Amino acid sequence: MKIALLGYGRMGQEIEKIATSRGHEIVIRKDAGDSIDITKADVAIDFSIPTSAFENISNCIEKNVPVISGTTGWLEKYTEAVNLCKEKKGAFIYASNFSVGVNIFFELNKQLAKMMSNLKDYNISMEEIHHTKKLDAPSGTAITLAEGIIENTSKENWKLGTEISETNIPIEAKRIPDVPGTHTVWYSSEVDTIEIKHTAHNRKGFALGAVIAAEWIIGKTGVFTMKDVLNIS
Ligand SMILES: NC(=O)C1=CN([C@@H]2O[C@H](COP(=O)(O)OP(=O)(O)OC[C@H]3O[C@@H](n4cnc5c(N)ncnc54)[C@H](OP(=O)(O)O)[C@@H]3O)[C@@H](O)[C@H]2O)C=CC1
Ligand SMILES: O=C(O)C1=N[C@H](C(=O)O)C[C@H](O)C1
Repeated sequence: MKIALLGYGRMGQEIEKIATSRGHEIVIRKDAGDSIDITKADVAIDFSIPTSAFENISNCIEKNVPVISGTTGWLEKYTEAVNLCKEKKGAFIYASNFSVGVNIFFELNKQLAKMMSNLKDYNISMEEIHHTKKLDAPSGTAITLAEGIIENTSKENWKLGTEISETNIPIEAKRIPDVPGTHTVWYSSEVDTIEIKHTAHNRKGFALGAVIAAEWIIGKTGVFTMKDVLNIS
């Protein structure tokens, strides 16, 4: 399949390696300011920057090119993208994290939250660690984890920082050179702590998941998630 890479930075380049090893062709590599003809591609994969993701995604939808987006930090416009996709009968997947491991971790996180929901002696807190070049905080993955907890407990929101509160889940965002992405959720009481943690060792898992999603979406119409792609129940 012919792939457009919208964003040819760390992730775009990692995706190119995996896509070509699976027999695909990269026909567009777009960075800031490049003008492109998206209709040359069978599918587009957007790993760009928070301020450009929505424009990239809507251009694909308008031109009827299925689009996969992993860019984080633009979600205030997610509903607009979903509505446009429905109106134009396009095909679109956003995931805060495309790795199989993190998608399993998302489900584990929801199950644990359900089990902990009535145990009021435990305080919930989270941490995400990423490389120093990351533009957004907290990470998209941390936000998805927090949403999974909010769905299954009495917590109402998340908040950047470390302050424990009745309603908010505190998320501490740390920036350390070269860290691909580490996410931890803690439930702590006076007597013990339960910890679940996912550590990415490199970017290969994110890139492979995005290519698998691109292969999967060809010929489909609608708005999907990685849960649909991976058939996780
Ligand atoms: N969902 C997931 O699984 C994952 C998501 N991410 C997310 O993906 C995004 C990219 O990460 P990463 O590759 O590390 O970041 P990089 O900064 O390495 O790459 C971003 C690229 O986007 C380019 N860019 C800027 N403006 C545009 C535009 N208008 N259209 C297309 N490209 C543009 C930049 O080009 P230039 O240098 O010219 O400005 C740069 O090459 C981030 O939001 C990150 O959080 C990262 C890993 C996994
Ligand atoms: O910017 C990154 O690098 C990553 N961003 C995603 C996020 O914000 O969750 C996914 C992964 O953790 C790497």
